[in-house]
Amino acid sequence: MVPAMIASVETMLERWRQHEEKQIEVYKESKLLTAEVIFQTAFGSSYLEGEKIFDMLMKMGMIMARNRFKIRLPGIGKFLKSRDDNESDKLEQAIRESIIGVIDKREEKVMRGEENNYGSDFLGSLIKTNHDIDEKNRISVDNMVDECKTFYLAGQETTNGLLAWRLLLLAVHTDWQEKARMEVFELFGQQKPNAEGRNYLSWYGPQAQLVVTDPELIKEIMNNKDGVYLKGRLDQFAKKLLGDGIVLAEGEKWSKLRKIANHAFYAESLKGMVPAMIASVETMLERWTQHEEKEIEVNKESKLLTAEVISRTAFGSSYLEGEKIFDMLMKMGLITARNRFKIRLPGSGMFWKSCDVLESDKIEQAIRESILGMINKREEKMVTGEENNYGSDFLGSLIKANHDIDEKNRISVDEMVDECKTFYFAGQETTNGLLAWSLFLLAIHTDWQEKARKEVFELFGQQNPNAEGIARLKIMSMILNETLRLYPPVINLLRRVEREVRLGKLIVPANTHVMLSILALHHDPELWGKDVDLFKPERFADGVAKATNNNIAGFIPFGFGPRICVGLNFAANEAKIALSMILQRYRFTLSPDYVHSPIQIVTIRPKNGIPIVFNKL
Ligand code: HEM
Repeated sequence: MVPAMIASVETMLERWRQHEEKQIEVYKESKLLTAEVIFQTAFGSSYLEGEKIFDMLMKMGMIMARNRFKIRLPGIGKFLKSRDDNESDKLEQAIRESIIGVIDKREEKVMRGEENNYGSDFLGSLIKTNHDIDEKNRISVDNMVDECKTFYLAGQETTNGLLAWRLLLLAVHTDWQEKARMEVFELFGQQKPNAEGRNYLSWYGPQAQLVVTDPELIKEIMNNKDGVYLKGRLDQFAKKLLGDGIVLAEGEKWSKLRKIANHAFYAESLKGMVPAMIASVETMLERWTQHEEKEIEVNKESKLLTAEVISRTAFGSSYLEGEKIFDMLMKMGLITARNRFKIRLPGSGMFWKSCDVLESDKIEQAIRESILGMINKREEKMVTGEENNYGSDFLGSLIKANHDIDEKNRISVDEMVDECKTFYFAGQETTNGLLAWSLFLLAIHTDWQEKARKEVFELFGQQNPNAEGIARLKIMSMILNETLRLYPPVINLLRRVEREVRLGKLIVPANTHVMLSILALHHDPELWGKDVDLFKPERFADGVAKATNNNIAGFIPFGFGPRICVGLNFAANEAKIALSMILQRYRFTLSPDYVHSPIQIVTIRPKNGIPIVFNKL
């Protein structure tokens, strides 16, 4: 749509040339421009063609406004119609006829063979849906007319206000006018703007968001040397999911929590977790023996496995014990995902709570109670003398820190609960994605499956994997990296700019949100080459630096800099152990029933699951 928008602005600026050095009434101009833009982009027509519809909609808007505060007796409309009622009936009919005229014109072009489809704009999509053979998707002519009316009006009236008031404010605040001009010249020079650059401004509801996909800038943001880039604020649902723990914390609180997490997941601790990981994979493979030569839905299996592994290794319990917490966290994840793009009026939560808000409040409370129950159980074992310490796993470290005599290191009960939530969720959801997508890719690319199997047999034979061998799985590492490149479980990272900062050529104002798009970065042909969308683990044969042409921030599935993922090696070990043990037993291919549809519900998941057929070696 950018070229059509530019062309409309050019028409307006052409008009302005005759009024240079004189006054221009910008509200009127902005009205014309926004009308032209919506006509061109959504309806493939010009303002002049749509002018009649637009004028009638304006008149209807005026009638609506002047009748807003008039109270009518219920039912009176049946006996008495005001002048405005009569006029609006007539207008409604005339608008309907005009819109149907626009639709007919488009349809006729296809009937006469002038065009071979209804067009890819909004009007074209409506007509296509009106002709849909599936009744469930089809919309009626009335629906089409209503949608056209809505988009004619909503697409113009609102943007008109935004543009006109912005011009007013910039005309008053000439210092900001200068800053904005500087930015525009830096980005585009005398060229026209484009929305396809590596870094661009977008809107997340009313919040300005700078999207960054340039690896150099990403490095600068993630290294955060001046402490300007803080973690983005989560919405109320995501906050209930992850709490106010390590993922969001800053400063001393973050250092304290990070130290505990680092200690629980550092290399030596990970070695000690290998037997628990193997035992969990064995439980899964035992289940699979009843489905050999048949399909297995590996995303579901991977979910169970990763839940079992994090329960055993970090919380010293089994999946069944933690199942309730997982289920509740999953529900909260779903609520978070479906509310992501809902905009709320500030303060409205004080007067009215949606069903999702009420449900998430209840879930949050129930998760808290379950986690406290688990903590109490561990503490009781110490009190009754059954154990002589709180344990060396993550939960044990948290309880120890809660009892620390040094106030600086001590964490509160709320902090313990938030950390448990975070690690239950982050430790499972993400690794689930990595394992499921890597099985999917190996089921398609059986040549790489064979290479990986050969490596596994060379290192472990028929034995279970061991820590030394896991570190030497080179082919497997290449495959996992390529999986994380194509299907990064976390697709973007958010930061908030605390104070005005220069980022490359840009001056970013305070409070701007910055979104680092991992997905865009990992699919950038300039970084990865023309074959960017192909599964080619050989890219990583000589390490990440070589694969990214020395743009090390070009591959960041686990983040970058001081806030890099704590569970990086844990996740890699778990995936390597699971894949090795599967490869030792089965050859596998993708089921013909598989339907490709990755969706984002917090992480990237296969909407329809991943059915794979496993044949015993
Ligand atoms: C394939 C698996 C995983 C992926 C792709 C992944 C991805 C990420 C990413 C991209 C970040 C950076 C977030 C940011 O900078 O805003 C992150 C941070 C984090 N991850 Fe992971 N993660 C994975 C597994 C895990 C596991 C297994 C755990 C826990 C055992 C974990 C715990 C965390 C924590 C606590 C943070 C926050 C670190 C901090 O802010 O200091 N992750 N992860």
